[in-house]
Amino acid sequence: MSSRGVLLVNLGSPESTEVADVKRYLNQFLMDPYVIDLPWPARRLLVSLILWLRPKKSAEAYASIWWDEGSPLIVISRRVQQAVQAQLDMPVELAMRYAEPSIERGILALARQGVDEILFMPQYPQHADSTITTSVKEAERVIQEHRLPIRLTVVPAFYQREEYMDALVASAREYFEQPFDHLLLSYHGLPERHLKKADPTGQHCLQFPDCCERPSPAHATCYRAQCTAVSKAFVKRMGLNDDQWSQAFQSRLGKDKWIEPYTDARVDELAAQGVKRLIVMCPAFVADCIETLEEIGDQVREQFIAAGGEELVLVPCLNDHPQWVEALVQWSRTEPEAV
Ligand SMILES: C=CC1=C(C)c2cc3[nH]c(cc4nc(cc5[nH]c(cc1n2)c(C)c5CCC(=O)O)C(CCC(=O)O)=C4C)c(C)c3C=C
Ligand SMILES: [Fe+2]
Ligand SMILES: [Fe+2]
Repeated sequence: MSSRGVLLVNLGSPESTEVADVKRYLNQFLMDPYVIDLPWPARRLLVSLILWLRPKKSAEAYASIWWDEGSPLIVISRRVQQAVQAQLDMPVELAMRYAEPSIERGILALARQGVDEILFMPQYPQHADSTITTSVKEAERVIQEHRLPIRLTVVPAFYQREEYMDALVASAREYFEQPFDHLLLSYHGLPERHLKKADPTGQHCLQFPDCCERPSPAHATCYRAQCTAVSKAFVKRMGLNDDQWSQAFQSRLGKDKWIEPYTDARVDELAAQGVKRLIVMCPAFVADCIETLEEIGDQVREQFIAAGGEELVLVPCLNDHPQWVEALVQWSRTEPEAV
């Protein structure tokens, strides 16, 4: 009988909030050709420029949200791993694409426990080459390099799965019990170029203003279409009308055009329209991290209040909500599909 192990995979955080650690982490992250998709010399030049300008500011941002136990993203992911492990009689490990615990460490730990199949679960509801593809490629590299007799079964982006949406609705419901003016679903952004590159048809993504509304095989790998699908499924489940919510994209880097609308611009518009009590959710992330806690919880909140808003309610990510843990347990037991 085959023996399965589970690897939960997320993005990663610096080791500490020291500028040198943040710099090392950003270097590994941004030199990944799936993240900054330029030829090596141009990538090296651009990343060196970013590393000259950004680490001090990033380190301060990390310091403002860091917990006694470490990076929120890592601490929460570890709690989820332990909660899933407690309900399964197969080994469950945690890995990060950048920094530690690495994918290599996670795979070798499972190999030592004698598994011959790894259920590889990237913790991303929506597909992006800069998150899922790069993690899978790294896992394949490790298995090949160590000549491990291990089969990789990849759980694809789970944006359409009932168990995910059930958990999202259950975790968010209490935040909708008070009156509010608007819900903003703010997703991590992506350069437009990445969206076009991931389109296997070569003629759908960003070719029409409403491309994400028109059914297409391209949506199997279209980050924006998958974000839109999550937004629509969520607001339907919550019974919201179309004028009660909108979707936007945060966290731009560099001068390229990223997918729109941008969260900061949308927040100003909403405040100008008289929105006083704004709920913000970030469904591209399953665990709270610098992007939710600092960018939305601090920067965007400050911006909204300065623009005339009164209260920004940030809904926590799924984190270790029991229904989310239950979804991961169920997929670990039943997931049949190899990708
Ligand atoms: C949720 C999916 C994510 C996508 C898609 C994504 C693409 C992407 N990100 C950058 C640049 C940065 N992202 C940073 C942090 C960060 N990004 C994600 C997730 C996605 N990124 C997470 C979960 C985090 C948080 C990590 C943590 O430690 O909490 C950062 C670092 C933050 C900072 O320095 O301010 C950068 C930089 C690019 C360029 C990109 C696609 C091309
Ligand atoms: Fe990112
Ligand atoms: Fe699209």
